[in-house]
Amino acid sequence: MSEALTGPVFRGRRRGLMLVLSSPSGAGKTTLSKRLIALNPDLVLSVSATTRPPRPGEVDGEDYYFMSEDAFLAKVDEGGFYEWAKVFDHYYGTPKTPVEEALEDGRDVVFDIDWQGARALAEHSPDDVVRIFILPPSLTLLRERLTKRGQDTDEIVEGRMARARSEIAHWDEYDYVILNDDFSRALEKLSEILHAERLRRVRHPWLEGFVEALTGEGPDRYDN
Ligand SMILES: Nc1nc2c(ncn2[C@@H]2O[C@H](COP(=O)(O)OP(=O)(O)O)[C@@H](O)[C@H]2O)c(=O)[nH]1
Ligand SMILES: Nc1ncnc2c1ncn2[C@@H]1O[C@H](COP(=O)(O)OP(=O)(O)O)[C@@H](O)[C@H]1O
Repeated sequence: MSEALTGPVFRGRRRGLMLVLSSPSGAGKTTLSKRLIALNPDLVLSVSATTRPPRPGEVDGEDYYFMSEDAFLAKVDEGGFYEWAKVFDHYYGTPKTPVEEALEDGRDVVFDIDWQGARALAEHSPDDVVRIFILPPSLTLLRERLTKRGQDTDEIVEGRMARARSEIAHWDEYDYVILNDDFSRALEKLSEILHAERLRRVRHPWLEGFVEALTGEGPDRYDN
């Protein structure tokens, strides 16, 4: 299901963050992650590859890398994905290179992936992954959002609704849960999580040297 991941990522004196958003389809994770990135342009969105056809308005290379099944499976064989999974009868995967480059460059990365992808990333990089699950206020509103989004046929909307309960069943594998009722409030909570997670001690390995200097056990002065 998933490819081998690299170990913990150190970014100079700051340790990278992998912010993973999952939800049942239509709960708002794409809109929330795009707005979070608009507010924090230093964040990088991991653009997934998929074999599903593009929806109206979706741009290749921005929303997804749209691929044939043959091309996708060839990339799987090459070990080109961080993780990949089958969702709604289509393949979805996280291309490895752009994510590794962003993390090595010291940038935090946002992932819009399902519970299988979230689990794979968390298993391989437990200290770096922050998992956030987005819940809709009700299944009635979820269906309304999917219908209003106006990008899927009735049949596809039904398929997404049929899968909603099984996606929601994984809610307790996540570090945070946000109820996306009022959009601004949900975005505010997401920003608060990002900012607090960036402050965690483990993400600042430079602190060890700083504290040694502070307590007289290291060099006189430690420049962060
Ligand atoms: N594991 C995994 N899941 C993905 C990836 N990209 C997208 N998904 C998930 O696939 C599901 C379907 O995505 P999509 O067809 O765009 O519908 P959406 O849920 O309305 O955004 C969602 O749960 C996405 O989070 C990926 O690279 N890996
Ligand atoms: N809090 C909200 N209130 C009302 N509509 C919302 C809210 N959040 C998202 N939406 C709308 O719901 C639809 C589905 O959101 P989207 O981000 O595409 O969901 P997902 O990526 O989880 O499938 C979009 O049309 C979006 O504008």
